[in-house]
Amino acid sequence: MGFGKGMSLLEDLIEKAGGCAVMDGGFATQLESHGASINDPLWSALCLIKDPHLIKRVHLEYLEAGADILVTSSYQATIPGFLSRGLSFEEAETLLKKSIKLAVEARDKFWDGTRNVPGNRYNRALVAASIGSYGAYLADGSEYSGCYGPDVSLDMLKDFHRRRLRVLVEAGPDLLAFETIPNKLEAQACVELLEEENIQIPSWICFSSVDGENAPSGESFKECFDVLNKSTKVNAIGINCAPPHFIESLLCKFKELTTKAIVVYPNSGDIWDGRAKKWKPSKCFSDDTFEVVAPRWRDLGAKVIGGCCRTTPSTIRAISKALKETS
Ligand SMILES: C[S+](C)CC[C@H](N)C(=O)O
Ligand SMILES: N[C@@H](CCS)C(=O)O
Ligand SMILES: [Zn+2]
Repeated sequence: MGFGKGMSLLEDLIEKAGGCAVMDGGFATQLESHGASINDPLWSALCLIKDPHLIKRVHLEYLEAGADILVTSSYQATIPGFLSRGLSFEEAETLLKKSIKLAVEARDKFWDGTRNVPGNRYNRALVAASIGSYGAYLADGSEYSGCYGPDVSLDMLKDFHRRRLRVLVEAGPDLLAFETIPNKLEAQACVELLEEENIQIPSWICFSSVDGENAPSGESFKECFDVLNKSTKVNAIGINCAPPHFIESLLCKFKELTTKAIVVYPNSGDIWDGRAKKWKPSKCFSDDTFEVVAPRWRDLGAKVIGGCCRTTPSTIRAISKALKETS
């Protein structure tokens, strides 16, 4: 399967789940469906300040829908982002830790209530700390363009990610989930950081894609994967927040480019307009379509399947049901 050392937690979960674990779905999407207002540079991380109870509620909804892995609310939670809102360094770090705490509390509460229920088909979920790309922090749509400009260097990206990574790891998640990485430089920064910080928990690095073939920067995945494949600190590679109709061919491509486990969690197919800060309807998959494609993705080699933006607990319920029925 291509997992490295220290992966038994994720490996065991995948095995218990019948060969393919189910992730949660769009986190910010579900916060918004409960009335959270996230049209803000902090995006969903604003809820860490304003609506932490909603964060826990959304985690519980995804667990109930069948998610084996929860991704935390830290996608756009960054120390500079919080500082720019007038919070102190300590307050910013406390909010990062809170994102892990809320997910762990939801997982433990749900597991305590279900583990002894006869016939339940739930697994004890794992908590993956979300680490959004630098582009997410910029809040200008650049996680879908990969254009960080000439002034952004490898060292600068490592500095951007370093402290947050440390704080999140100290808070005790089961996994690290780097999300919507749009170019080779940032992938390299993430890998070098995992090595330099000697991170001991499993991690995955997921790229976005806007053309269905390459990273958003236009760099080929072959180029991007070179550095990832060489590191034992990267346990899985994948695609997130790309349209679902790209997944089948990207999975086949990824299988040729890596022996690491593959994670896929596409968005619904809607397209993010970074200027207007709105989703534009496009070629969307319904939950029924996810139900059909999830077993295909598993059969093509995906080890973790879930949803990203604009997918909901009903999408995850459909994926979970389809995978269970066909395993
Ligand atoms: C995954 S995108 C929709 C997140 C929001 C974006 N980084 C922004 O702040 O505009
Ligand atoms: N984990 C984040 C990813 C955004 S692309 C979310 O689901 O909101
Ligand atoms: Zn997304």
